[in-house]
This record gives sequence, C-alpha cells and structure tokens, in this order.
Amino acid sequence: MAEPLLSAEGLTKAYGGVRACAEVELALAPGELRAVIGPNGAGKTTLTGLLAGELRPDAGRIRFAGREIQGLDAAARARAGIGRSYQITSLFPRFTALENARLAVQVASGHSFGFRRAAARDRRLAARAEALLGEVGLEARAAVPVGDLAHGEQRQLEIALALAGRPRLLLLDEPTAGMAPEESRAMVALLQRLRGGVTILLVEHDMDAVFALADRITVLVGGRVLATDRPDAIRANAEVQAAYLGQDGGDGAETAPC
Ligand SMILES: Nc1ncnc2c1ncn2[C@@H]1O[C@H](COP(=O)(O)OP(=O)(O)OP(=O)(O)O)[C@@H](O)[C@H]1O
Repeated sequence: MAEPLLSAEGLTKAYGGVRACAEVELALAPGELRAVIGPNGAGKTTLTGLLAGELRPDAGRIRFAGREIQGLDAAARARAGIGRSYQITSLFPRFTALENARLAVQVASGHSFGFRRAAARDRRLAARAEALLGEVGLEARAAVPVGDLAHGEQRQLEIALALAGRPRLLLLDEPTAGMAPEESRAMVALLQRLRGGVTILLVEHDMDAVFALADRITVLVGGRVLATDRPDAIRANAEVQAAYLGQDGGDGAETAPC
C-alpha cells in the first residue's frame, strides 16, 4: 500500500495485570475507512486513546504523516491532524448548534486568525462553522440549542466539531451508540459522505454500520489484533467467527457479544 497515513508498531498498554493493548500493529492507508471491532474489554477504547495521545503507551511506536508522534500529547496530535469524537458528549447544551461549531472552529484556528481584524475574523469563523454544519447535514438546525437536538443530531454535531480542525485522520468512538435505527442510518450516510476525504478509524459495535462502511476491519480480542482484512474475508474468517461474530456466518449483528 501507499505510505500509511498512520502506523503503529508494538503498541502496548497495561493496567495493572491487564494488557488492554498488546503489541498492536496497525497501518491505515490515506483515505481508508478502517473499522475496529471486538468484544467488550477487547482494548478498542484504549487503542483510540493511545492514538489520540490521551494515554501513554508502555511500549511501541506510532507514526503519523511521516513522523513519530508517540511523544506528543493530545493537543499536539490534534494540531498535527488527528481529530477525535468521543463516546461521552462534549457539547455545550445551552448553546446552539452553530455556537458550538463556532467555538470549535475558534479553538481549532488557534492563532491563525491573530493578525486579522476582528470583523473579518468573525465572518470567517461564522462561515466555517456554517459550512461544518452543512457537512454533517445540520444546516437547518443551526439555531437550535444543543439540549433540544435529538440524540442522533448531537452525535452528528460532535462529528462536525471533530472536523473543525480539518483533521487528516478522524478517530470515531462508537458514533452510533445509543441511537435509534433511523439515526444510525443517518450516521452511516454521513460517514459515507465523509469517507475518502478524511481517513477514518471507526470503533463500532453496530455490525450493520461496520460492514456497510469499512474498507478493512481490524478485530481486537484480549488486546491483541486477531485479524485485519476486507469485510468479506473477516466475515469468512473462522477464528473471528469463533471469537466474536458468532458461528452462523451472518453479519454478526445479532450475535456479536456487545
Ligand atoms: N482506566 C483503566 N483502569 C483499569 N483497567 C482498565 C482501564 N481502562 C480499561 N481497562 C481495562 O482494559 C481492558 C480494555 O478496555 P477497553 O475499554 O479499551 O476495551 P473496549 O474494547 O473499548 O471495551 P468496550 O467495547 O466495552 O468499550 C479491559 O479489561 C478494561 O477493563
């Protein structure tokens, strides 16, 4: 494959005696949408935390866009181009969708507006915030306080905030968690629109979403990579079926232990 946008070698993180990630190898091609699946406690959240810089590895290396980043903290990795959305909501509920987007753009823009006049800066911030809402399909909901948005819309807005810094890699931790089926479908459609434009690492329990979206799937079990392959090959992989997807050869949506 082309030079990976992100690669991890020997990535290891233990909590006491529990190896949450054990010698994880990962290589994401530019533009790829990679799903990471695995049973509860497999190490998926730990892996995204290690990649985002929220957790320090005990061992291993991470390269992103041609340089080693394991020594960088989360803020520096965000500046380097790694965006992150969270399982736990990170929105300001009393502010409108547009105000939340504006704040995210302001934070992401850092000092880049520092030498511009305030009015010009404000126009640019507003335009970018509106564009972000458009990207995630929330333009008609711009004036709605976040607390009044549906759960699915809040998750869409979180993606908009993660895009504010124009990341090259987007780390998404269970974007469909807690969603009604219709909301999940809207989220899958949103990720379909984003794919290719940004490299995505998607941790997800919803197997319908995973198999609809992923270019390749990495299966984690007990902190280790059991397999990385195309969706069809993962579906047919006997080890994966035994460990995670169930024995029925189906898509695992009903049988996955999550
Ligand atoms: N802060 C922590 N302290 C101690 N143990 C932890 C901590 N975070 C995670 N673990 C343990 O590390 C292992 C991996 O957890 P992790 O949350 O990364 O798994 P996961 O695949 O994301 O699970 P889930 O699907 O339930 O979110 C589990 O055994 C978990 O109990």
